[in-house]
Amino acid sequence: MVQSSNSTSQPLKPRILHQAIQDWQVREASSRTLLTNSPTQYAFPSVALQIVKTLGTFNLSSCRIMEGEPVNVNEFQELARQALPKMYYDYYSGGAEDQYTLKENVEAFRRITFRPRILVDVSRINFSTTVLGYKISAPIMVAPSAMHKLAHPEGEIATARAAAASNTIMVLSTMSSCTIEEVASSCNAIRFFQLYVYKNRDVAAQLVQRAERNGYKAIVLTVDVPRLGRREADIKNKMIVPPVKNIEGLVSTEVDNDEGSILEGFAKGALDDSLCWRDIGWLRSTTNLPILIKGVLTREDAIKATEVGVAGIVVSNHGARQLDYTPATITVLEEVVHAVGGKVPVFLDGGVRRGTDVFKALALGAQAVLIGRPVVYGLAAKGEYGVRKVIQMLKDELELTMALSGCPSVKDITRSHVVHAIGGKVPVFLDGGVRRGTDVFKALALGAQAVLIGRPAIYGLAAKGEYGVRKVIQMLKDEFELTMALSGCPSVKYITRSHIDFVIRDPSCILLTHWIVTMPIDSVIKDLLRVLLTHQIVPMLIDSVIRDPLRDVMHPPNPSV
Ligand SMILES: Cc1cc2nc3c(=O)[nH]c(=O)nc-3n(C[C@H](O)[C@H](O)[C@H](O)COP(=O)(O)O)c2cc1C
Ligand SMILES: CCCCCCC(=O)C(=O)O
Repeated sequence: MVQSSNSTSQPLKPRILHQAIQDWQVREASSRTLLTNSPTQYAFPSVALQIVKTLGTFNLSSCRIMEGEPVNVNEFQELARQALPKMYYDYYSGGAEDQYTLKENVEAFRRITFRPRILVDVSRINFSTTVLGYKISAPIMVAPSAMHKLAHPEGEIATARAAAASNTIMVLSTMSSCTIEEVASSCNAIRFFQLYVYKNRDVAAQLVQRAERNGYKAIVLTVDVPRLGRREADIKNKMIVPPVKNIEGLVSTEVDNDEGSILEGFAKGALDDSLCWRDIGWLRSTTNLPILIKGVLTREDAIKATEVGVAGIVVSNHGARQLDYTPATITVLEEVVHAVGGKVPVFLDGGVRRGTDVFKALALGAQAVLIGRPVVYGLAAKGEYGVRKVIQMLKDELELTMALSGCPSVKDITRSHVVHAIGGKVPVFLDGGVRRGTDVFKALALGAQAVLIGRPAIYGLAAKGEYGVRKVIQMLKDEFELTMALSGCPSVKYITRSHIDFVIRDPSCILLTHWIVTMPIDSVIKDLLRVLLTHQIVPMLIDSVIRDPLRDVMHPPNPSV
């Protein structure tokens, strides 16, 4: 209840204020969709202002309320939460299982820092770019997301209009609450169509042909949903399947089982979980449109994708809604970019919430990014205007980031503008068996920050004193430099896991390690085995310390070379 009658002589306690403001928020939220999309819609009402003034010292940051307009994309999430029924908000915001990846998608961006350049003329910033030959105002596109009418009565039409006004590309979901045709005729946005392949393959073919007929410019095949991920909020809420007009009459949305997430039940019954690489050929036979593949996270799949002739790759973990504990997309972008080797453009989505994030993705090799949840939150909070605002905020932040980094155009953004702390939060070092510059390179590629040299330093010292040690270090440095040059890595930051191919030839050596340490065998054989094992096990060990899975299984052999 808003206690507007309180006077300055009787200040409200912060808790009561909080409640008062929340009550106001609830009332505001319930009437919001009836309001026009006016930018002033969130003006603080006088009664609430009066209360705030009454308690001048009260720290407003502890309230989940925005005074006036949101100032960044993240603030739209809270507005969406206020605007939406819990079931829908949970559906939009949630991730799979422990939501580890959900958090990581955002957090991983924070582990990337900048190496800005100074004294560059940044009086004119141009962040326009092209995607499949289509010019867009900024490398920021609208990701496909389902059922926009749950967020706003105008649904995808409002989103498409915002994309058109922002001069960018919208990817329309198969699970759209407006039809392909309705969206096409609503505005002149450049549209791609995202495809889910249903068990009845004819449906996919029909959808693709409808998209082609209606001027969509590409098909984005989503490949990470053979089944729906386990989204526990949806299970608790028994998330429904609302009318999905785009597939009306094509796929039944009736689900027998009303246990858990109904949406999950629908996906299980409807989606074709036998879809595989050879089906790309079939899909190509249904359309002349270029096909992009969305949901790639490894270089292996990136290579396959280029082999089957896709026109582009979207590095995506589906906004962390599918397989939990997949890596944050930004952490695997470079791996994919290297694997693709410039044959097709690589895009990224997942956790992009700032213009700085867009810049980081471009620096790591993405041609553009796609935005998922922020668009839906903008739509829920303020309809078409909200989506436009979200895109504009990201553009403004990107422009500022480019200016402050000394990059007047997207082409100026390079790998050397960012520092990417690959892997863990603490540095990992390696020693044991490092005898060549190539070994140093391999250790760094597997995640070590640096290596330590033992015996070679002693031998150098024994042979030639200080000069000998200096020589040993210099030799390793020279070899390391040559390795970097021959591997295309001008600085250590360029050295990635994808620069080496690491094959464990004989898995039995894992057992042998234990065996050597524990069995009383002839020391000559023992030493011989150690030499062999040092070269196979040590690199594997460092990989495992960083990635963890084998840490307790293996004991490092005591290198005796
Ligand atoms: C509510 C919601 C619905 C989604 N629906 C689809 C969809 O229909 N098709 C699809 O390929 N991806 C879908 N996605 C995944 C997005 O395209 C995108 O990969 C993801 O949202 C990007 O992460 P972000 O939300 O952190 O920006 C959906 C994501 C959300 C949040
Ligand atoms: C066709 C199965 C339902 C998909 C729901 C949309 C989606 O991708 C999501 O992440 O949610």
